[in-house]
Amino acid sequence: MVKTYRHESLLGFFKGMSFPIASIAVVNSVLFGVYSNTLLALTATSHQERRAQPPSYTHVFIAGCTGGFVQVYCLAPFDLIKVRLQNQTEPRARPGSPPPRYRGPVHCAVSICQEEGPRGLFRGAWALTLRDTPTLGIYFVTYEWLCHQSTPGGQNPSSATVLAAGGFAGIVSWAVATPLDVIKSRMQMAGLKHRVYRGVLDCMASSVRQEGLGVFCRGLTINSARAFPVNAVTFLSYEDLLRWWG
Ligand SMILES: CN(C)C(=N)NCCC[C@H](N)C(=O)O
Repeated sequence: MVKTYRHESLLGFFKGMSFPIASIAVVNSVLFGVYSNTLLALTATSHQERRAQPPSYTHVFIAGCTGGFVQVYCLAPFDLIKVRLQNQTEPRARPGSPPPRYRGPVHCAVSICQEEGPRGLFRGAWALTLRDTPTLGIYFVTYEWLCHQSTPGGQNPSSATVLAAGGFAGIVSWAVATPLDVIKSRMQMAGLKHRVYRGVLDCMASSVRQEGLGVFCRGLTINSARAFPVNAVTFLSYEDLLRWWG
């Protein structure tokens, strides 16, 4: 944090923020929409009926994995642009200094298409699929299990329970996701740095060879610290919106 602040000022912390904001609503509605509808297809119970007739954890896991798998294809281009912009660490342009490689998210998307072809926008999508498919199954199972443990049978969980269960589900899922998150980000940067990996396994092997097993924990603390508030609010919004409109 200190280095980022010294090198890039407060603005450095907001690098690559506009695209995630634009994409988060779409990505989350695809994720939660596919999850809910898959659960509806598997259990034939609506969201309202689910507290009285809770779905099995196997059904929750399958629905979560399906949501995770489908949302990857909305998330991949936005995530790639975010990673590329966040890794651009030149200080803000000063008069006379060379312009940064990417001038913003749109310029970044256009440059990737020109330099790497439209498929370049999906660089790292396979690693993202491996990261998100099982992880989102675990995410929803953790959330449902924690709500179930802290709520008397048949009742809706309180807002405090939803916030705590959502926050812990976020931490657990990011703890599971972080090793593949590291690999995914390296593969997304590969096109830029002309460092070519032959695939996910090659990227894993060469990262471990150069930096040891600790490489898989890079960013774990910051991912977990961020995960609690983000996912607490995400689940509270999901539950409340379905209660009002469902
Ligand atoms: C570990 N992963 C990938 C997840 N839990 N993903 C789902 C929630 C993502 C949420 N917007 C967040 O950024 O935490």
